[in-house]
Amino acid sequence: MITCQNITIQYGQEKVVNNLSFEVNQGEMFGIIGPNGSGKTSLLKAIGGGIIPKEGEIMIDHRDLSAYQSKELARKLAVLPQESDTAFSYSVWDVVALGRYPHQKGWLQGISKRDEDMITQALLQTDTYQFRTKPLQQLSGGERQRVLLARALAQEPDILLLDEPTNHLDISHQMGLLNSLKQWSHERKLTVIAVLHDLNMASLYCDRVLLLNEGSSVALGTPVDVMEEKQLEGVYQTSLQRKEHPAVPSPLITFTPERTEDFAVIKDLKVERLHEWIKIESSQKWKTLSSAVIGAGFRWHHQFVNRHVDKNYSADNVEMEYGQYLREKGLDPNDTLGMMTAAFLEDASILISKPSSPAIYVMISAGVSNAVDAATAHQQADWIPVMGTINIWVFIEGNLPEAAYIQAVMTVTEAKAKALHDEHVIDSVSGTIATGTSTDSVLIASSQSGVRYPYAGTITPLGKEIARLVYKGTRDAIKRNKIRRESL
Ligand SMILES: Nc1ncnc2c1ncn2[C@@H]1O[C@H](COP(=O)(O)OP(=O)(O)OP(=O)(O)O)[C@@H](O)[C@H]1O
Repeated sequence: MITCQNITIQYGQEKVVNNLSFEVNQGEMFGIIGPNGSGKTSLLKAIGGGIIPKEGEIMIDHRDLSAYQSKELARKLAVLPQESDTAFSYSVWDVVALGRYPHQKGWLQGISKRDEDMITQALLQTDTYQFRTKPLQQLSGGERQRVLLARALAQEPDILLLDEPTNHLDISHQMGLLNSLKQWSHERKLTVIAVLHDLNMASLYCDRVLLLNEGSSVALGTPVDVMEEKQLEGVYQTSLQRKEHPAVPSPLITFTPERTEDFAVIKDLKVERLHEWIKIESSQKWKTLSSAVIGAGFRWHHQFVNRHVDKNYSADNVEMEYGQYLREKGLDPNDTLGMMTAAFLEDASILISKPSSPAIYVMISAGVSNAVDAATAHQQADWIPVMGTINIWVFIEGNLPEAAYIQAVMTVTEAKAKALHDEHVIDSVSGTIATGTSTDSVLIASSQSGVRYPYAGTITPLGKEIARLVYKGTRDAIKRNKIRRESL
């Protein structure tokens, strides 16, 4: 365990670390983050015994750092500094062998079998074994960084101090290094203290992080607690957003560049309405949330396709087939949002909001042959996908937080269910009024500019207009669909 108590570090008269106290537990992965010049390296050097604090105490396993002999300290603790003197022309093997010095009784003794094994293991763990006969000078910056890490590992320390260890490393070696450190901290109880500039790497890999600013502690805790949006903005003096990582429960920090391009606007939407598709194109991208076949989830898009397919359409891999279709039409599937329906697109509704309301553009296609009542659906047999779909697209000129997107989806769903109720659309299995169809899809698209709409529930200005348009548009599309079906 490492204990830092009331540490103050000074260069001449300048205090660069001010009265810091914290503990790092055995087997912990501990990150030090903060802007340039905030004292991270100075603190790490002090923990490694490289500089002596002006005030305070640093203890390793309850023993004052100054009480350790240098060789004894080197068996306990290894350091990977920010920049190393790599001018010497030793081979990679010899550089890593230097890490065994603290374990040797004297220079004359030479290296033992165990030393050799540890050197080989360290080279393999850092993916540098293939360079072992090369002079260090002939390696790239990232390769050299990995060799110096191998040297630190060959020391077999209990504590590893790393100053920006991912500097110079490509993304695969960054992940490889941090995955290994995490594994060693779990399995071998290796204690890792790392200065990290990449907030997302710190968030993903550190058990706890210390946020420094001008030599003082701003926050200390788990990444979830420390990576608070306003706190980071205050310390780093930059605009950022905190999101959640899609696969693991860690915060993800994103930065927004100043925009130089224009924002999307409704009057710029170009609509092509054919039997085969309704295609909407915009010169600028919209931020979308959808359940589309192509481009689902939160994305950005400027091409939107609602494709008509035969009611007996089937494909082994619908996404692949749809992607192929788009490519044949000259559209890039990575850049296009694609839905499909068996409904006749000639019957679709396209509506625009009133001038005094929030600016909204709506497209609705409605086929109801596969109508389902959500309240009685549990009585039905397993789902057999049939193309009788209601697809609803809502474009909004405005700036919406994610919560408002979800409220917009709720408002759309409620307005659609009410439209089906008022059109007496029946679930053919239960004989009750349907609330939707089994393959309905929705798109909410926002320009993310102009008026901010924090909410889109049914009683907000935005929600009221979405609900009015979706209710009317769904009823009109169902009516036209009904007339067509009766005439067939
Ligand atoms: N040897 C030194 N002599 C005098 N001042 C120093 C010395 N080393 C660092 N400093 C000063 O101490 C302050 C803290 O430096 P330190 O390197 O600890 O910051 P850091 O947070 O690691 O910065 P960076 O993110 O830029 O690496 C800075 O203002 C720096 O100029």
